[in-house]
Amino acid sequence: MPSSIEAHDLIILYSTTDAAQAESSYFSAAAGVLTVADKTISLQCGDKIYSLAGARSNDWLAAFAAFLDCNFMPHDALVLAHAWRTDNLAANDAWPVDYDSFPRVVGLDHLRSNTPFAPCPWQLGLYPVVPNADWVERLLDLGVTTLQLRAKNLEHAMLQAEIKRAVQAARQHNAQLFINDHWQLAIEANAYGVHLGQEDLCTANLQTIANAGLRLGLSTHGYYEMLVAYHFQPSYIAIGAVFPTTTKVMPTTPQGLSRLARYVQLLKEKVPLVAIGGIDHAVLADVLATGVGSAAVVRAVTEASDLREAVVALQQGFAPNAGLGK
Ligand SMILES: Cc1ncc(COP(=O)(O)OP(=O)(O)O)c(N)n1
Ligand SMILES: Cc1ncsc1CCOP(=O)(O)O
Ligand SMILES: [Mg+2]
Repeated sequence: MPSSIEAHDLIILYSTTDAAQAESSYFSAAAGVLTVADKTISLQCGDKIYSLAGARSNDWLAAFAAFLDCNFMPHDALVLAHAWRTDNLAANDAWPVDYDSFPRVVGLDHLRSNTPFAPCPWQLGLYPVVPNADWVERLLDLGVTTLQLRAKNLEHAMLQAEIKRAVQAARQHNAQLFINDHWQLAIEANAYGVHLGQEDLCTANLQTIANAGLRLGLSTHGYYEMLVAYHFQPSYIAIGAVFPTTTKVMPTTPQGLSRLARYVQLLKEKVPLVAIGGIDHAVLADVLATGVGSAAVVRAVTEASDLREAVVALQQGFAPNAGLGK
């Protein structure tokens, strides 16, 4: 054991006995503590614990160092290290993309719904995320068919009324409306679906959402969260922020197009994917070139100087993909 621990140190303990004997100061002073057992690896960073299980190659630790060096968050670097396979080295591209080589996140089973979530289309296309029912109606009139009501800071009665109105309008236009955060009100209004963040997974009742027949979209910000999200078999997985955004303070730095392309390689055949964060008409073609089936946008519509023009241009950006199947 080292005599002194610095904030940037990563401590590696090679058994649960080591972990039990480790001084508690290690866990608070170090950047991270890895506890390596036969079948599982746990990473503790502050008060967060990330536990992964599954086969790994002998050089997983070197791979972990390399992925940290590529600036992945420690828990994402650990996922990639776990998925690293030496037999890929002969191939042109050794980056882990085979879902079967990826680890399992430990400790999620009790939160999972036994009923599958209703499916949604593989290509959701243009997906505006807007703050109120007025915006929903405006976009429906312009022919938008997938959208989200993301109303923040409304008191209960107002929120309930906005959701009800937006759901009714979407139904009249035969459109797919997701409600952000407020899953009980979404069920009450019989919305098409709900969109939840990772932090909602511990508090929302996924079984109730699935039983009510609503679709579920989940946010992710990297590999670890993608494994968590996919475990719940949602109707789609959103990945962001792809580019910098001023709409919301993000928990991670922007993912960029290369990472987005890797995420798509991993999950494309498994679940519909939505890219979000800093997307506008100028970058839409590059985003779609990664193979993602949908782009969610906020400012590209809410701050457009000419809304109709902006929506038409964005819709046309999807046109080459129209009609593509899974
Ligand atoms: C399509 C889509 N992707 C991601 C988000 C972000 O959702 P969440 O993590 O729940 O954060 P808030 O939107 O609640 O701030 C989203 N809304 N839509
Ligand atoms: C809600 C949300 N979740 C991830 S990025 C984002 C905001 C996207 O907004 P914009 O399209 O204006 O960058
Ligand atoms: Mg949310």
